[in-house]
Amino acid sequence: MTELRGPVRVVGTGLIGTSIGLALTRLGVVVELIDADPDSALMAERIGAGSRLVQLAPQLVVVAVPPDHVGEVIAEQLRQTDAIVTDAASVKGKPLADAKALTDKAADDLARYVGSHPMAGSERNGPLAGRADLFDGATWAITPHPTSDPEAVELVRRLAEACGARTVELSVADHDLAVARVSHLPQLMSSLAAGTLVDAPSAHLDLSGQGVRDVTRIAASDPGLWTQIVSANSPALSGLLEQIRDELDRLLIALGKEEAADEVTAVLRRGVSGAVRVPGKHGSPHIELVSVLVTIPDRPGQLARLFADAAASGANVEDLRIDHSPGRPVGEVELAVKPASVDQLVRVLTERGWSVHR
Ligand SMILES: NC(=O)C1=CN([C@@H]2O[C@H](COP(=O)(O)OP(=O)(O)OC[C@H]3O[C@@H](n4cnc5c(N)ncnc54)[C@H](O)[C@@H]3O)[C@@H](O)[C@H]2O)C=CC1
Ligand SMILES: O=C(O)C(=O)Cc1ccc(O)cc1
Repeated sequence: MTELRGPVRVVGTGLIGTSIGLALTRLGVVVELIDADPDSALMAERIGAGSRLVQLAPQLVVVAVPPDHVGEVIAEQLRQTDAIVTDAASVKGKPLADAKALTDKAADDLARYVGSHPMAGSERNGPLAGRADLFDGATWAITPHPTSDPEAVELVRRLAEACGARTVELSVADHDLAVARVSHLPQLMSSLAAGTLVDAPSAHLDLSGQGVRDVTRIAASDPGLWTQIVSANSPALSGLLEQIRDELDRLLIALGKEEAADEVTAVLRRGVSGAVRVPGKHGSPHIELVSVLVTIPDRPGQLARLFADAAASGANVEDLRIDHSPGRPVGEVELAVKPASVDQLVRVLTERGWSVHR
């Protein structure tokens, strides 16, 4: 059996590399930290993600640098070490092709390389955004190529599990199509929607509610990193963007005409059907939840009181959203619970003085 013993060398100590370092260090695995930017490696070391000086040769190298540089760093690490090498890049085809082009004894050396991709992150970057629990309960894709050594695949699986993730194995091409759908297209749609707000008068922005916050959250992501991700995955993304363009064209042609309502309804209905297919928390299949809306005074301690009262009803809060409307002395908390818990939750909260609606 292939055990993850370490040392693990992390190249690129930004958000992802530092989070991997923190997760492994908490298990006692020795982690070596390398970054092209000495301040980044120093910062990662200071927050406990590993050490910049490790004498022992690595068992595993994790390349967590931006996608444009992943292929060259993989090839370099295969050349410099006897270790198994993986990477965390958000796209898998281009790094593999780049590494192949730069590896001399291609088949031999590349057997020690297996791509992977933790499906967790944030719109922040750099070592200070790193967290030991970033991957807890997340999905981590493992993407062997045809000449990957099965032992290398197993070790990368151990890495993902050690970081608290559950693994899914798929081919490089399948992975890139999947992330185009569930990650790269949503990023572009979020950026496009947020872009229309740049010149909006502040009086318009004052009307913002949770919907626009939800849709624009990931628009805050690093443009430098995402330019590389989108460019590297352009073949898979192009097909999806064409599909959206065709639907927008149909919508634009219909708007203002009699058939507009049908076209709008069709777009919205398709959206409902797609949204329910997004898996729920902990990677479990989508579960039917009911929302209960509670008005909450904007004062310290109110959330704690609400949670205590919700717990007293016996309901498990499956999801939570807080809406602070600008300039209002109250906020609104949306508690999502299983249908069986709703009546009891509403009854207990109402009895305890909360203003509740469904
Ligand atoms: N940001 C996210 O939410 C996620 C990112 N990823 C992938 O993880 C990788 C890293 O992303 P982040 O940690 O967000 O980026 P980041 O910007 O936080 O960190 C990248 C680090 O790599 C270093 N670096 C750049 N070129 C280097 C080189 N040639 N050698 C050594 N170090 C180098 C930079 O100095 C920086 O410290 C990317 O490939 C990205 O696609 C994967 C999952 C989620
Ligand atoms: O912030 C979010 O919701 C994300 O989905 C983060 C993310 C960004 C890039 C990836 O390659 C994987 C995950």
